[in-house]
Amino acid sequence: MILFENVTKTYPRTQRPALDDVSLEITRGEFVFVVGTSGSGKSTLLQLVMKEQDVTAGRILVAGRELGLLADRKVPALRREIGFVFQDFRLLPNKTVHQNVAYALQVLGASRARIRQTVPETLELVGLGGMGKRLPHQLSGGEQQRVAIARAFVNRPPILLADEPTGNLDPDTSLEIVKLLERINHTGTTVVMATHDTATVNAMQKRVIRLDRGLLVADVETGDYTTGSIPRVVLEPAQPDDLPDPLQAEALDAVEAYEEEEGELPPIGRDADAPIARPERFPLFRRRQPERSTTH
Ligand SMILES: Nc1ncnc2c1ncn2[C@@H]1O[C@H](COP(=O)(O)OP(=O)(O)OP(=O)(O)O)[C@@H](O)[C@H]1O
Repeated sequence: MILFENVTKTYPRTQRPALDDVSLEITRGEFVFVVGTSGSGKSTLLQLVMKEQDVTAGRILVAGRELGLLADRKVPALRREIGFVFQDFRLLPNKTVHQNVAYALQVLGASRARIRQTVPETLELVGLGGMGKRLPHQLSGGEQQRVAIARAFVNRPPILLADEPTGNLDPDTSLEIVKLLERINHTGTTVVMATHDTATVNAMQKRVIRLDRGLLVADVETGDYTTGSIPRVVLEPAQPDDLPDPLQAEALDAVEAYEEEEGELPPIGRDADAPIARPERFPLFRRRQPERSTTH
């Protein structure tokens, strides 16, 4: 669902990369914490998935699209597959809860009937049933974040990214919000949450990817914030027969996207001596099963 291959991101006029040779794979339906101190590269990682930033080196696949080959006009379609939740909620202050959530569907051209049905259902799901008429300032911080999550999830995106969604909330409310993200994850949506909220991460015992000054320093299947002695995710070439179905679908989508941009892939064997137009695109890589880590 999300694949980073040796991704480096260096912002203009900076010395050190914000992300440094990061490789990782997040498969469909996973719930993943991305942790690390301030400035470790968490937001950069999420922004790259949204294609709000472009890589300096390496490549990224998201929902079958290779982002480096994605034309600008296709970026909105990518973003429709991704819900995003921010630390500071970013609700429209003079719109009701219902209107804030409905807006996300209106911009996608949803019918009024669909909006009338889906918005209350989603508000119910996030625990705000009956609060549709309130304005954001009439809600607590936790409730406002629930509205933001409803807005991000109302069109049922396959991926939900959350950047420090509990950063403005007290510990109990934070846990409730993460439990809500877990509930959304159980509907099949892949959830990636960047945070430095140690207590919440420890309480959930999910997969934890830890960044330190742009380097991926740990990736554990279930663990605490500080768990992990695994130095770096290692990607190894996947055999075609070995690929799970979603990855095969991603590979096919990637070929389709490539062909739309660049024209048909040359048949095997033809122009064997010609320069390869698209080196290193295949094979796809997959995450090697990490060894169990030790807790320190
Ligand atoms: N637009 C930008 N231009 C230049 N440097 C940037 C930009 N955005 C981030 N950086 C730098 O990249 C590094 C990683 O920043 P990033 O925001 O990804 O970290 P973070 O882990 O999300 O931090 P925080 O928890 O404080 O949000 C930092 O050194 C930061 O100063």
